[in-house]
Amino acid sequence: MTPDTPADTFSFTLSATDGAARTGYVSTPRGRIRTPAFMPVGTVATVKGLYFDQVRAAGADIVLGNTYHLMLRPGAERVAKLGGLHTFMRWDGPILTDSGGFQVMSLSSLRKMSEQGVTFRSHVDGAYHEMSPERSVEIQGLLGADIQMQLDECVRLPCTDEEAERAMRLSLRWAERSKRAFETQPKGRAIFGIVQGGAVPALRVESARALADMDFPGYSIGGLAVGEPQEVMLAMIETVAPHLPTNKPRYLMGVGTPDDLLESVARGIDMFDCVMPTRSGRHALAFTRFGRINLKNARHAEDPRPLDEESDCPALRDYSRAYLHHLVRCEEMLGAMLISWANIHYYQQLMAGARAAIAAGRYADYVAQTKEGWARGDL
Ligand SMILES: CNc1nc2c(CC[C@H]3O[C@H](OC)[C@H](OC)[C@@H](OC)[C@@H]3OC)c3nc(N)[nH]c(=O)c3cc2[nH]1
Repeated sequence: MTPDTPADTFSFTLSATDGAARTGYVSTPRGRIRTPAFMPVGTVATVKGLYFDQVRAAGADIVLGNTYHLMLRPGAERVAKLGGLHTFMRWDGPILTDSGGFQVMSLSSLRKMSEQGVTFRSHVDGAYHEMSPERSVEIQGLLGADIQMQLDECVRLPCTDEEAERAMRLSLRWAERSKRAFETQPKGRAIFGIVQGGAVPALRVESARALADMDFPGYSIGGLAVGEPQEVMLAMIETVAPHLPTNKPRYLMGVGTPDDLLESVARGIDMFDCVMPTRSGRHALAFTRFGRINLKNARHAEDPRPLDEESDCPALRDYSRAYLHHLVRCEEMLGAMLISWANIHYYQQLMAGARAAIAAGRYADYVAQTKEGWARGDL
């Protein structure tokens, strides 16, 4: 957490730019978020396998909570009765929540979409739920999220232009309703509009301009990292960014690999979230300065070296690859915990390096040097 002048409002400060890359910070009543920022995903009120003091020590200023999962279990009203998500999970920094629409479309069964919203059956207990823009904002408010998302419809790619247009226009109508419902929430919280439009440039531009006219405090780029190739994702960022206000944060949802992050920062993205670091940690895949290391591989069985002896993260610096390989082979939970910890730290360190490089006007060199390190590996 950076030294904070406690802000009672939400704001974004741009400190430096290098080409289209930007560095700065988002101010919230619960602290500052240094950008570019990677936001660890805390799906059901936990960053899987880590204590929150490890998340903080790794350099994370903000974590995510998941509206869909938490509304089903333990329930938004119950979390509110227990003091809200910050108290519940003992994280006193900013929290961002998604609106739940994406999860409904990807996790629940028997769902019906309409202008009003989406009704669906819980994947937990089969109970019926109604998710409207108003209910989504109410839930995020009950959780106490500092940064909230409009309810939107995210279409999978590839999709027809008609499908992309229909979902983009519905999302714009839901943006208006979400923003209006948000007005009753305490000062200092923010709601982001979400740019949709599939892989159709004209639809993307129309969505971005319409949301910019609604004057949101921040903007998410949605509808990406849904199966499209990286070049399509990057092309859509290049299409959208020039139509978003430069003095508001831009959040690319669900992204991504270390390479995705560096390339998206270069195109003007400020905030990211992805399950990759922790999900990969549970599958024995470590992200390091030397590229990806799969600890399942027998070549590590007698390797006494840690993942990265120069790191200041104990998970990267203090445990031999042989030990991590052993834990993975024995399916010991400490294996998943240590590799998840290492990955969360690596992602934070990658963004810290990006912030410093942008401030020094040498972001292109930073990207080239980082990629060389990945390619060189650690033979
Ligand atoms: C992976 N590619 C990916 N994820 C997209 C998420 C979900 C982000 C969500 O992705 C997980 O939920 C499933 C995370 O939980 C596991 C959530 O963190 C709590 C995270 O919430 C911000 C999108 N959310 C909305 N509302 N709209 C989108 O267009 C969108 C696009 C995404 N692409």
